[in-house]
Amino acid sequence: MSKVLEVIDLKKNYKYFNLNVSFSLKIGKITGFIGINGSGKTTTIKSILGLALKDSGIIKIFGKELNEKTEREIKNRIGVVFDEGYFYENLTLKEMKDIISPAYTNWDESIFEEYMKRFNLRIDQKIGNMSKGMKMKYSIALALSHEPDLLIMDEPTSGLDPLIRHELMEILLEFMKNKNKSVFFSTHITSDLDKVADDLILINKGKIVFCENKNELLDRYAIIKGPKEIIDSKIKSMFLSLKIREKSFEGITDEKNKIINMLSKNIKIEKPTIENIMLGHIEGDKNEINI
Ligand SMILES: Nc1ncnc2c1ncn2[C@@H]1O[C@H](COP(=O)(O)OP(=O)(O)OP(=O)(O)O)[C@@H](O)[C@H]1O
Repeated sequence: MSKVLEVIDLKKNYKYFNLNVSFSLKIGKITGFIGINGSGKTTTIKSILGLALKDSGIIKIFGKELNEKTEREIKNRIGVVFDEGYFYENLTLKEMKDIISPAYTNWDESIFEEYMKRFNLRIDQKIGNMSKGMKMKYSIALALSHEPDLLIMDEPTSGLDPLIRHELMEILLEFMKNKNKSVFFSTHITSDLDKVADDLILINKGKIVFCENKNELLDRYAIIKGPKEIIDSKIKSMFLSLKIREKSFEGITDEKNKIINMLSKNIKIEKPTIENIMLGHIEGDKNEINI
């Protein structure tokens, strides 16, 4: 089995939002789950974990559907980190850990203690007195202390300073040294994924836009700039989003090679970032922009 997670036709309807997604995650890979605010990342993750009741669809984790029989076995193999820690603010780190750890048959107290030392966290400190970064580190210590095979993180880096975000990326890479581990990491801060992600899934308005290897994706897309007069309707249709200025244009395309062949002269080709690609798809939804 090469898939750690399979999501098939997952549907979840809220009054003003409909989620309808299918995708899978490969074992041994870090998959970034990207999308702007409100695109459906948290709803997807909560549905996968059974924290939000899905309307329909099949979710297989480690090849099995989550139900009463499989729940303990599957949850023993998953570590979860949420943006908003689901902790009681008036408890100490030890008291909260004592509530969470019995849920895992393979909880390893020595791993937890190691992380507490590494992160400079005091076990007798109250959760409510910790900074956002400290809470995230505590969350990671809890998520990794039962040696999960799949780490699911929902916006773990939002609101954190670059140093702590860098530390988190290091921890992920360390975790991935074991080839059987996998990470599913949702974020709208795409720069965090530049270094660590193997695969990327873009969600927009509750639908998957792409699910692809990061390097292949970055290779296929390009930012193209040039003089306005060489743009015609055929070329226009090959851009995801296009900004047309008085004399020039700038656009992002996933048909780099075709455009280069058609417009060999006078154009400048630049490598896009993950953020450029994400915004290209989202702005593309809103037609071309004339500046
Ligand atoms: N319990 C709920 N009841 C009604 N609507 C909801 C509920 N939870 C989420 N939504 C709506 O579903 C949409 C998707 O929200 P979701 O939190 O999944 O997005 P997200 O991509 O995680 O966004 P963010 O990056 O801001 O966390 C939003 O429009 C939100 O208002």
